[in-house]
Amino acid sequence: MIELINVSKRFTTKNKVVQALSDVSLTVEKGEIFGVIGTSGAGKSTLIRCVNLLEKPNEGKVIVDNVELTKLSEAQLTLERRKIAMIFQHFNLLSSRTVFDNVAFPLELEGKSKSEINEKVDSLLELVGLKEKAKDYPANLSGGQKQRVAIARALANDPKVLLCDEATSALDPATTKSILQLLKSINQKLNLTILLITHEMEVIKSICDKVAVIDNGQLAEQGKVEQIFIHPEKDITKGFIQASLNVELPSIYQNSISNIDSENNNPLVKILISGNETQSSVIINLYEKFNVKAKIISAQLEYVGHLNFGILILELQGKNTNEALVYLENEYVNSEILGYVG
Ligand SMILES: Nc1ncnc2c1ncn2[C@@H]1O[C@H](COP(=O)(O)OP(=O)(O)OP(=O)(O)O)[C@@H](O)[C@H]1O
Repeated sequence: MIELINVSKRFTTKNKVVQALSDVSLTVEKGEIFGVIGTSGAGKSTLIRCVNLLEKPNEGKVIVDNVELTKLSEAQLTLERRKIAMIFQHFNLLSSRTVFDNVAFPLELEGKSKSEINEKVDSLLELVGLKEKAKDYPANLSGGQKQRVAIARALANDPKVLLCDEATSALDPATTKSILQLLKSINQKLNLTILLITHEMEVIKSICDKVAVIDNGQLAEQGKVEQIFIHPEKDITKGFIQASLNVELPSIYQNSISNIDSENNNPLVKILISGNETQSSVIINLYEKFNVKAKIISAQLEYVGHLNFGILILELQGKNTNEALVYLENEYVNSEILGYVG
């Protein structure tokens, strides 16, 4: 449904040239939710704006619904853009219009009749759960309600593709969850293809089928969400996964931890485990292979599909802890010695 082929984009300002995207290629299949994750300045906004040619790539092709947008005239592009809706972090509603009139706006531009508009807006407000707010103005809505209006408005012209530009970044966690659920249900009900950008792995984990990690204008890795969570290859991806797991050292350990590696001290090790039987059985493995007892100090395990991944902080006890640490280093996605406790 969406294809970016070798897309590059440079911005030239007075005193420098910024390479915002370098040779980016990705394919989003029909009906898929595809997330692009990256840190600030990585090129996410530029990438999503290249899909509807709000930014024109310097090189490469952009194809949406089998039409090569990068070849079209402005007039042809205006027509094709109707298939591509977009929602934004700050909602971009028209403050002087009611909720109903905001959603009606794109239909008015299309010259639809009053009765068609009424029917369509009613059904869209029903879909996003805001029927009772039809006559309210944006200023009187919560952030989550504003985003629901923006979603209803985006769907007014029955787009094939919905682009979400950090759509939940201005929302609190509970509201984020409800908006993500709404996007997922719209994706399923309407078979709508969604491309979203985010800086939060939580967003990717909760609704995306596929993910691409963007770093410094280049795609570092991409694939199915389970595959990337279970076998992250690049450090930047591992960092995003770790950041989505909140495992802290309990305060009693924070007070007693040191960097003194002596016979009487036990290492505290933090490991990122991912989805296979052997890794989940880490405690048995350490005992059977090295006669090392692993005490769980803190842990968080989560599921992506039917696979689990997570972080464990373990205190290793026994004579062969050094061998056990080498084993963890070699066998696990990421392992880190936090320090030693007596
Ligand atoms: N119009 C512009 N003119 C010049 N440089 C730009 C322009 N737009 C973006 N850039 C630069 O391109 C790079 C990528 O920016 P982009 O906004 O795509 O990143 P981002 O990942 O969306 O960041 P953020 O999460 O902070 O919004 C940055 O270095 C940015 O400063």
